Amino acid sequence: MIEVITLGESMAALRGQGPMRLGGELSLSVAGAESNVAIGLARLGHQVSWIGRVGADQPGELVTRTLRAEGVDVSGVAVDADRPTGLILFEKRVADLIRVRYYRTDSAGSRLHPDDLAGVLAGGARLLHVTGITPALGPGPRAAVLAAVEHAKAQGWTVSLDVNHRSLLWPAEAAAEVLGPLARRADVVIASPEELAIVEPEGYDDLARADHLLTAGVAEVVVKLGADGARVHHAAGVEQVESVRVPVLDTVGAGDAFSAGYLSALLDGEPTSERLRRGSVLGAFAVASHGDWEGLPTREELPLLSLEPGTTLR
Ligand SMILES: Nc1ncnc2c1ncn2[C@@H]1O[C@H](COP(=O)(O)OP(=O)(O)OP(=O)(O)O)[C@@H](O)[C@H]1O
Ligand SMILES: O=C(O)C(=O)C[C@H](O)[C@H](O)CO
Repeated sequence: MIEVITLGESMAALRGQGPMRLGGELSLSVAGAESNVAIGLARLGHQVSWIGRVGADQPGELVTRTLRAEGVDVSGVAVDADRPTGLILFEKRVADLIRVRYYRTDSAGSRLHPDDLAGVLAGGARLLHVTGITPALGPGPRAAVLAAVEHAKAQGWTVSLDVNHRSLLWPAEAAAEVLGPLARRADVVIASPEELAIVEPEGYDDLARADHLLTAGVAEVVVKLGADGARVHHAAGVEQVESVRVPVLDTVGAGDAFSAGYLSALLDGEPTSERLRRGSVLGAFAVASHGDWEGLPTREELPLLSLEPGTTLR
């Protein structure tokens, strides 16, 4: 039985270890905020379905095959014969400064349509996870997200939204018009402080902005603070967790990893303190390993980061 449904665009991802204009080696993998969360949850043993469109091409097969191999249900993946799978380039300038370029305009993923959701939604779930990236991709993906959220609300599922503002896709003002109302339909809103100000511009600090969202019906407002940790604002007050100290290799994907950890603990019925803790453990795994999702832990591996640095397990 599927516990979590998520939807969005996943792309072929090329990663270099320096300025791309110099040439050199690139590694090929898969990236996409929602599929990163799906993989993170699947590794922790949750049943997750990812819905999206890929092209009838090798990058599309890479996306589907990777998700299937990670134990994510891909029965809702549609193949669009007329458009290519999108591409993302990650150019690492230094360890924690990465430049992103998208080649996704008019991609198969940007043609996602509400009709693509019917089969998977009909199977039921406990949680729907969406991000602010999908509505930026075009009218079809936007309508798909809104339809999925309304379906989830009508069924009484928990809805989580990671605001994930991508300024290469749309400016903050355009994002605010769509994501502000969307955030108010979510039970859990996950955002950086800057993204919180996009979905709730009124208020002089995070506390005031989070309070407005709680008053509007959101149950948990989670603020990610990078290496400074994360906070949750909810009816009982504010709780904070420190980040887990690790060597930083590649920061992209930390937010998705955090969301996967947070939502995993929520699905397990754990209190908010444990949701924050598991989120920060997954965020640390993400920054300490290459790639968006490759280094994320299985459930058995969750305690690994509490071992002494430099430990060899024999
Ligand atoms: N340098 C770090 N060391 C340890 N943990 C980190 C570090 N950076 C981030 N994290 C963990 O990951 C979580 C999410 O990171 P961050 O706030 O950078 O998300 P984000 O900006 O959404 O990331 P991205 O968009 O790159 O995926 C943090 O709350 C923290 O728990
Ligand atoms: O930026 C996007 O649209 C992505 O989904 C690609 C990456 O996987 C993402 O930036 C990490 O959250």
